[in-house]
Amino acid sequence: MRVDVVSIFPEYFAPLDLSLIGRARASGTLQLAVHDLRTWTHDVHRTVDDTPYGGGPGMVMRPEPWGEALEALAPPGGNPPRLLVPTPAGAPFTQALAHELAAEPHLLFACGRYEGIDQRVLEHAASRMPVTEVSLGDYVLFGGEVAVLVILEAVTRLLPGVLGNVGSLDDESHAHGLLEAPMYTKPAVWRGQEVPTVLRSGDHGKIARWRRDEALARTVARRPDMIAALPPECLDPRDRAA
Ligand SMILES: OB(O)c1ccc2cc[nH]c2c1
Repeated sequence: MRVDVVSIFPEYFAPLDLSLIGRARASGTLQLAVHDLRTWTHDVHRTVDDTPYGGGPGMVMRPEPWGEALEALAPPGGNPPRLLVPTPAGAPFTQALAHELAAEPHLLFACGRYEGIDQRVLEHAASRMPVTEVSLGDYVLFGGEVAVLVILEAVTRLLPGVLGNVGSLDDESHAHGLLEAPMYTKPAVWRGQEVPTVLRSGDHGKIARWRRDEALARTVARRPDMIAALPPECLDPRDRAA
């Protein structure tokens, strides 16, 4: 997978040289390039923002540098990337979207700052490539960079060969519409607290059932919205009686 990121703070992405993402880059699974938006400015002050039409606080990112940047990184006529634009006004970023993005050959991330990017940039880009405005949640950051780091980690870990233990993806939170069950390791008793006996029984059927019940109970308690979204067939008949 090829990933291009455009930002006025490229140094935000230094952490992408570390750990599993760093290894994915070294192995060639992930080809990542970070670009400074100011590369596509032509004035002595390398200006990327201006005052908003209609008034209001703050500044808006000018369309010209963005237009040139997106044309340089997604040249007309080539196979277009999918453009991802983090914004508080975007669609929710979910594990399902992470899986969708992990199947894309080329992702292009546009990191907004200030009050955001002139909307015409996204509208013009949409005439040439798929554009997804995406939000991490109902809160507001200083800009898109942190959101891109989160999205890139969620997507990269789904790429073949990145996670050493592929099984880790099977029962993690959101893998099957539920939160994951609690996990334990040695010692069997720690500060007077004992690991649930069933997990030390060796009965894999009972263990699987316990984990399923715990996952369901956690999800009901913490994320009832996820329960409402579960397809009926996901709920065991015994659970329906609950
Ligand atoms: O919260 B966010 O995901 C986010 C994304 C982009 C911009 C641009 C200016 N503030 C932003 C916030």
